[in-house]
Amino acid sequence: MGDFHQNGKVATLHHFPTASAENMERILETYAQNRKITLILPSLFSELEQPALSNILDELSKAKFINQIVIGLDRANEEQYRHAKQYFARLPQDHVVLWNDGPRLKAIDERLQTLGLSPSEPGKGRNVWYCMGYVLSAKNSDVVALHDCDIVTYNKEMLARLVYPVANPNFSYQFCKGFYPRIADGKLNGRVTRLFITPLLLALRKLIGNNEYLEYLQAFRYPLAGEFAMRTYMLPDMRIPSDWGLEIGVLSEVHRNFSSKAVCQVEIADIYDHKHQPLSEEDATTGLSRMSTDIAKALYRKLAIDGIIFSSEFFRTLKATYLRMSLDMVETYYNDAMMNGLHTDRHMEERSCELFAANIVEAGSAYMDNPMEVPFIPNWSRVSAADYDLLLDFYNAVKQDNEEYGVA
Ligand SMILES: O=C(O)[C@H](O)COP(=O)(O)O
Repeated sequence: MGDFHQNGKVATLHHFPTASAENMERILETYAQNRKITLILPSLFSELEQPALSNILDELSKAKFINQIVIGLDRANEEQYRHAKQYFARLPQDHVVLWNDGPRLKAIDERLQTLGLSPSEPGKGRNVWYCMGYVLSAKNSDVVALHDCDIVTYNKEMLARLVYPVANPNFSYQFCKGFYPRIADGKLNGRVTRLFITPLLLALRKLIGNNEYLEYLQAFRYPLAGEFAMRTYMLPDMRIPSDWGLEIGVLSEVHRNFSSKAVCQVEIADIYDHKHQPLSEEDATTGLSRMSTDIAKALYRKLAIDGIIFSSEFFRTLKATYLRMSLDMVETYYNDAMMNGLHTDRHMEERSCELFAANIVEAGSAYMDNPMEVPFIPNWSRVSAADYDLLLDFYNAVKQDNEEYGVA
């Protein structure tokens, strides 16, 4: 909630206090009769034990504008899958739960491995990719939305605002990204967005100069938001990373395939909180440290496709430029927080910047050692070209799992 600023690159749809959630949901229900709306929920079994997901289901149960819900379940054994089927049974919408670790979907994955097309690494991107495949195989949706399962401040209005721009047949948007401030417990959160992505994009612009792709990424108020919606026909051409590069990967694919006129961002909440991961200074394979490296690699790969040539000198300069810019921002965020009765821990913020700066170089050398190692998954068009029956077999496997282990 705030200004009505536009950046001239990506249309920004704000949340003014005049908005009526009830009206919007009523209108959406009529749109959803012709443009069927599917929601994808990538979930870890452990999230079923948290109160956040329970509240999300309470809210979704009242969201009449959603036609179908596709839940991708990771890290669940048989007993846990059965439990998940019960857990999600209270959703009134048509829904399926993909048992990604079950024998049927593993067999599908092995078939993809034989073709050299399996998503290499486990992670959120892989889970989302399989859910996208299911949506394509089911052939019953026109709009697909996605959000995380750890949102503590969730309400159905967020989802309504996220899908509205692509569900409204009078709008020309094909893709919509959510934005909001991440604030909780008197603190500014969103550490990777504020302290890593924002200054990194500025530093890259400074070194590379005018670059249409970087300008596009900079236009997003929350480029790492896990909430986005798009027209379903876009899914077959999406080539996304299997790891934390997912959000940047999706924005990049949309940029490659569509005019920026088809893209918008929408303010979906006045406040947003979710599960926080540790910074993980000791272990680079997890937490925000891992997240920043995955994101940097995805960015480098996309810039290379855009014709940018990298060298170790480039990454060393980028590190220095980034560090200066991020430290300047630490102060700006502190001031912004203070004026709003909030707080930031300047010492921890500076330590985060130092860690992210080191990861910029780490990701750079990993990228140069093996540029093809960045885990982008082949798109579903390619899978269908390689194995025409796979999508249908995948669809049947999901259906069978849901029937066999479903609620009696
Ligand atoms: O959005 C982000 O920057 C990351 O997901 C980290 O978020 P957090 O600082 O709110 O945990």
